[in-house]
Amino acid sequence: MIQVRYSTSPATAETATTADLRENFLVPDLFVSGEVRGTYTHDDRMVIGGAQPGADELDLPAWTEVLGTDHHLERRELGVINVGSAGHVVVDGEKFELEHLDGLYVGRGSEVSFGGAEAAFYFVSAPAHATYPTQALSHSEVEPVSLGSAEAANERNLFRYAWGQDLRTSVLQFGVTVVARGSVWNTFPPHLHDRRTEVYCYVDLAEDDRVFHFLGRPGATRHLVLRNREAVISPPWSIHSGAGTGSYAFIWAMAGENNTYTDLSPVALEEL
Ligand SMILES: O=C(O)C(=O)C[C@H](O)C(=O)CO
Repeated sequence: MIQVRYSTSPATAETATTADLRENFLVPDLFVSGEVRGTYTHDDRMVIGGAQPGADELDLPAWTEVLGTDHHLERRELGVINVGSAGHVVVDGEKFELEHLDGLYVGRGSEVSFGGAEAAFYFVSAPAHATYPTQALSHSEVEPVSLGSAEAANERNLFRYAWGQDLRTSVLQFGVTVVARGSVWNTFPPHLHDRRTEVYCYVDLAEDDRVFHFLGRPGATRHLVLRNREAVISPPWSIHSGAGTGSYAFIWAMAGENNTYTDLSPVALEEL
């Protein structure tokens, strides 16, 4: 099952009702046992998906009616992160075992399937102009970048899996940020990157916790309330930042004009 989201203008967000905001930017219900679900956004043509295999192995769907190709990765590359318990991803017959928060980059042209009774795979694909090697990304082997401070309630570790450096990709960047216990804020102070779309998927929240996710142009922010394993689309004109009511992590993924992680503009707090 795949849904389609069209691009939105900044003015849309400024005047939208809560229901409109949720319809345009929120990606809920990605994880259903025995299914692969996806949302295609016209913003940089990213596909945001969830695969929860349950008892059977599941193939990454072609979704030909939306992507217009016979195979999902015919003209795309893929980033996968396991947000559930241990599972595996098979790429062109090769099996990769993924623990919780382990990732996998899959290059253009490959066939992919997902397995693991308790696993839940979050994935993002984006158009690719070249084919780069598939690579497993073990969470425990990625050196995190420490950001923020306990005093500012924004202490967190940024695990960069694909960020335009060692691992080569066409346009896709992705990783995991884990917010420290006692801190609530992510990506604060915020920033913009006019040449890329970003998608966040909040994970590891308790059932009754929520994240207040901020979006919009700096001087006209709005918010969405997200629960565990829900994703949110951040168009190039929007800040993307959140505050949680309990501990959480989130998967961030970007695609666009380049894959230069530092091609971003910080937003001063007085601009909000
Ligand atoms: O906590 C953070 O700060 C992030 O995770 C930042 C994201 O990587 C991001 O927004 C990149 O544009």
